Amino acid sequence: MADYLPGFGNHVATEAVAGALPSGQNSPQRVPFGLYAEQLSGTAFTAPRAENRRSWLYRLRPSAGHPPFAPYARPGALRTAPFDEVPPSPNRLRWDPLPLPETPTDFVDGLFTYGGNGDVAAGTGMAAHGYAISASMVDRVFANADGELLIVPQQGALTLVTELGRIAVAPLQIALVPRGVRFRVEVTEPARGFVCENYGALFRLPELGPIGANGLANPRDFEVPVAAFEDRDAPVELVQKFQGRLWTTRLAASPLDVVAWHGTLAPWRYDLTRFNTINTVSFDHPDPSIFTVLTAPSDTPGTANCDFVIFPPRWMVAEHSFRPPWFHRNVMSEFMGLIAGAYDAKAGGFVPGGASLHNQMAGHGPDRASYEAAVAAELVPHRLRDTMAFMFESRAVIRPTRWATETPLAQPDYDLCWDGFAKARLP
Ligand SMILES: O=C(O)Cc1cc(O)ccc1O
Ligand SMILES: [Fe+2]
Repeated sequence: MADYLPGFGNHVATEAVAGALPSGQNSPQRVPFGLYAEQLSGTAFTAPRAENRRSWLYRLRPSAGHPPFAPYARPGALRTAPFDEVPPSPNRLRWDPLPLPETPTDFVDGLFTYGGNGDVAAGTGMAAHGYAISASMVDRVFANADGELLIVPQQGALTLVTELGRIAVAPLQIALVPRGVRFRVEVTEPARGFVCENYGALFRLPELGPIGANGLANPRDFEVPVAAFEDRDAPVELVQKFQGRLWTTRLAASPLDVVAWHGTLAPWRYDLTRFNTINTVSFDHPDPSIFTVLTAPSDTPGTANCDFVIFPPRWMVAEHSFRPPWFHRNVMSEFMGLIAGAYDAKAGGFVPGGASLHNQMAGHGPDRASYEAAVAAELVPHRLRDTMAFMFESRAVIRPTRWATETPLAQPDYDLCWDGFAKARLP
């Protein structure tokens, strides 16, 4: 059973064996029980205190003990920035859900990349991935040196067995695995979902401005696992993504052997149904930034490398207003996925497990059926029920991969959902 501690970015201290965590210092001459102390840094040593994230791990063996990595042979559909396989087009794209695999496929082999931006070598940008898996990782672990991974399950629960503890995560929850943390993904049923890989500054809670001290994603609802370790002396494959390529090496024992840890860098999970949704109680549809769960800032204030935004169940009460998302052309680029139910701007075609991409300046908004329903609707209070969509919104164009462009999952007729709008009639 997994067990958790509450809070976002808190300084946590946890030990799976009493007395394993050194007290009063990080690196004693002799660590209790002969454990090995290791610092895991998520930010530069000198990052400002409020942003600094690091943890001290106390483990059965040093993580440095491994033979050289060799290229991982299996060709997959996982890609990393820069994304230059195909020229990005100004077209709007939408995809049907990834089919669940018919042959046993684990998380490492079940990742597909829709697209992304920036440059992993420069530490900028993000990638939007999907996964469709049917098997647990057995005798192997994964680590991503290229960025943190925000995991958004859409179907099927996952157990993330990480160096810092175990996390159970299911649809309508999200989880984050920090850069470099070794972990295994276990499933008991086929699973599908999305992953945002963030090459840049770490995801954090957005400022609340005039909203005040509470609201949106409240810090106490983030859950960090307590220390849990494996004492298993059997060979394990470590697959590591480094600068866009997968590498493999063999370890003599499970590297998930951290008996105690303390610090501010940790995996976590969050239940999206805890989101305190704030919206208009007067008129007009607010900008979707009101639904920001997490933001990964860029060097330009207010202009995110990536925002993670959700569209949860909520009351719609706006008076004399067009209630669904309006038509718009955005300087930021929008990758969306549907986790459950229906999305209020799309009457059809955007189904749970499906995804869409509206890049910089692409005209988009309600499809014709949603538009016509919204202008005809009687504006009584209306509850949007049983729905959950999300958006990875980025300051830079999300450049699709060759797979995303050429897969038969891409809907060739997406543009038609904005076809046939009646011309306005002037007096
Ligand atoms: O395009 C979309 O569906 C996402 C979105 C939702 C919304 O409520 C306002 C703007 C916006 O880009
Ligand atoms: Fe949009």
